[in-house]
Amino acid sequence: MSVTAPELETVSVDLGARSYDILVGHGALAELGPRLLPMLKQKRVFVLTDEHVEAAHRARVEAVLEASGIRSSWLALTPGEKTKSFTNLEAILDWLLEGGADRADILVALGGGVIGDIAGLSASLMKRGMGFVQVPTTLLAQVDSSVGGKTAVNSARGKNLIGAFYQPRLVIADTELLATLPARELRAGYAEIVKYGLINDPAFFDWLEANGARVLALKADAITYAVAVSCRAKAAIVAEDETEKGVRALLNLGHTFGHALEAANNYRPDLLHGEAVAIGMALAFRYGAAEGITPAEDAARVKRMLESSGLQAAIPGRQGGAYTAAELVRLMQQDKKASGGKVPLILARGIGQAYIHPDADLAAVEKFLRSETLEG
Ligand SMILES: NC(=O)c1ccc[n+]([C@@H]2O[C@H](COP(=O)([O-])OP(=O)(O)OC[C@H]3O[C@@H](n4cnc5c(N)ncnc54)[C@H](O)[C@@H]3O)[C@@H](O)[C@H]2O)c1
Ligand SMILES: O=C(O)C(=O)C[C@@H](O)[C@H](O)[C@H](O)COP(=O)(O)O
Ligand SMILES: [Zn+2]
Repeated sequence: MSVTAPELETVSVDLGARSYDILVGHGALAELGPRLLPMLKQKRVFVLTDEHVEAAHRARVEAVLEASGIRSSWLALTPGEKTKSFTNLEAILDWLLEGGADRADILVALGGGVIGDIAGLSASLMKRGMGFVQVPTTLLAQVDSSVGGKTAVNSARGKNLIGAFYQPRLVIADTELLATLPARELRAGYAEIVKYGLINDPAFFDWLEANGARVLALKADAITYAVAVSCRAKAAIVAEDETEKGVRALLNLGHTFGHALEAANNYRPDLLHGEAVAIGMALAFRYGAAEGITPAEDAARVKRMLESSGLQAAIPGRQGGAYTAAELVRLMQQDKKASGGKVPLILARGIGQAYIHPDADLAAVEKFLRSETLEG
């Protein structure tokens, strides 16, 4: 790994007093210590991670911090979606209190979206708010979860139901850290990259059709470009609508279906968030086609893109029995966008033309899902 940060892209998230930079590129981690120093009253940080990331990257991160004279206290959680729980939230807060953390301290989230989401929520609650910095180590976290300040834990009743909007002070997306990421996790993150093309950037979708394999192979130019374009797309939407009163809901494309699948699967590791989102996006396009909103050829193109990247585009089987349309629709009604009995759905008039449909026809959705779950 390089010691100094070479060619880095900087993406700004413009939120007034809560604005921050996202540094993207190979070797960005070298900037962590120098960027933290002006934020700190005491030269120490708390680092939350998981056991896989600790094994792969703790030594390097500690060295980077020590080079700037910053001491670090570490907590490594069990990897996986089930870690985003109320129980772990309490354990993190206890660890911070035990370590004497105060509001001027910084909690560094070193890991994927699971660690970033629970770290952010912990930081928001700790003495009503301590500093928070994201060092995303999965592709999904670099292109999506580390940006925009959505923090959460899950409930058996639904995904991310307990959370807060709480922005990080800095994001360091070092694409070199992705070298140790399993291929399946890379593909899951790629689904959220495809999402930006589908929302409002058809040229990016075209680019992904031509260059997706190079992104997944972590070719330096392709991965840096894909992460930077994704962060810029997300930053623009978040700057316009930080707390999802309107346009931010577009970032939820594929998620109303996807989150229902994750919850119905009890957050088991055989269906990752990005995998569920890929299926959810394919469903949103096919449902749109069934309703005469989305051109059928665009729905077919989305399916091709996902499948050629090694992602699934149809509802899979499930341990203990197939998903049913009725249970998925029941879970969709728990979606945080739902209100007053109306469930908004993100649909598309074509690739790059997503829009917010304010009130899904749940009977039509259930009928559609019955055909997708092979219930007839
Ligand atoms: N807040 C948001 O805006 C937002 C956006 C998208 C997703 N999310 C959330 O993010 C979560 C999914 O995040 P994820 O896909 O990053 O999953 P994850 O955090 O579970 O990480 C995936 C796996 O990769 C391992 N890992 C992480 N970095 C590694 C590395 N560099 N080398 C080797 N192994 C590594 C982890 O230990 C874990 O096993 C979900 O809970 C989802 O709801 C949040
Ligand atoms: O940042 C957003 O806004 C998103 O919707 C990004 C999603 O990829 C992400 O999975 C998010 O956590 C979903 O938000 P939720 O509010 O539906 O839980
Ligand atoms: Zn997501």
